Amino acid sequence: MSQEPPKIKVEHLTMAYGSFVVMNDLNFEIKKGEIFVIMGGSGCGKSTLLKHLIGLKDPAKGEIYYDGENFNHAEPEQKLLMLQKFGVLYQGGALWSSMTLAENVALPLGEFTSLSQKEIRDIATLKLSLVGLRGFEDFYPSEISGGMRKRAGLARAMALDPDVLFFDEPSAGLDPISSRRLDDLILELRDSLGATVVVVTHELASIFAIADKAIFLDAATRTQGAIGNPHDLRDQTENMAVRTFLRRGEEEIPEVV
Ligand SMILES: Nc1ncnc2c1ncn2[C@@H]1O[C@H](COP(=O)(O)OP(=O)(O)OP(=O)(O)O)[C@@H](O)[C@H]1O
Repeated sequence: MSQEPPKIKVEHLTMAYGSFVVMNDLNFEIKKGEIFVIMGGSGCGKSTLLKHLIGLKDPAKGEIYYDGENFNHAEPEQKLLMLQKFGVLYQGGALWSSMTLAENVALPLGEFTSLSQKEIRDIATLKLSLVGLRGFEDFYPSEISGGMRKRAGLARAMALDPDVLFFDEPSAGLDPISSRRLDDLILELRDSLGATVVVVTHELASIFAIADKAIFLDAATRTQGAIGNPHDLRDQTENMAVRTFLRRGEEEIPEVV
């Protein structure tokens, strides 16, 4: 019986800026529909790994596969098709301030599809309603809260019905309640759309709330510390750096659900 390849497979990935090696020999797989968290302390290489996964940076060594296909060695046309299946939510939400929320969400649809203006507007309205922003289509980013801006950014990331959604520090700058709502939304969207989700974060509450699987990038050893479900890692891993990170530096298990 043929087995479906993992959605994402990373093999012997070494990441570097010139001669400065950020991480050596990363190896992991992400299954379709999984929420995968990239975690670790400040400066360990989380954003750099995200950049490799979305094609903004090439590996110094190693390979990245999507659905069994080599991403870095794909022909340009093939690579473009692969890139169109990604939805990315950058740290600041990165909305255009001079455009309404509907116009922001419509932007990738206008660029990459041949849909009519009416169809584009309908899809923008639908995507905004999926993130709880029905009725806010004609608002400008400056007229809504930080949490709402993140959700609008998410609606835009979902405009082209991506297979894989990437989030760079989604809770950065949000208060704990908005952050929790965003976590709930990420879980809901994964369940309803079946998308695979990759999240960069160092927020413990988010890690425990959303991750099926997490990788710890260890800045001290410059390679992956451990990989697995964060609850299991917190309780069972022998790796002290991972344990300390997930226990917030304390021997007692922190009160997070
Ligand atoms: N463009 C660059 N050129 C050279 N070095 C870089 C560049 N971008 C990042 N670095 C270095 O690579 C390392 C990893 O950076 P990266 O931003 O990936 O870490 P991070 O884990 O995402 O950090 P943070 O949690 O603080 O955002 C750091 O030492 C950083 O200084």
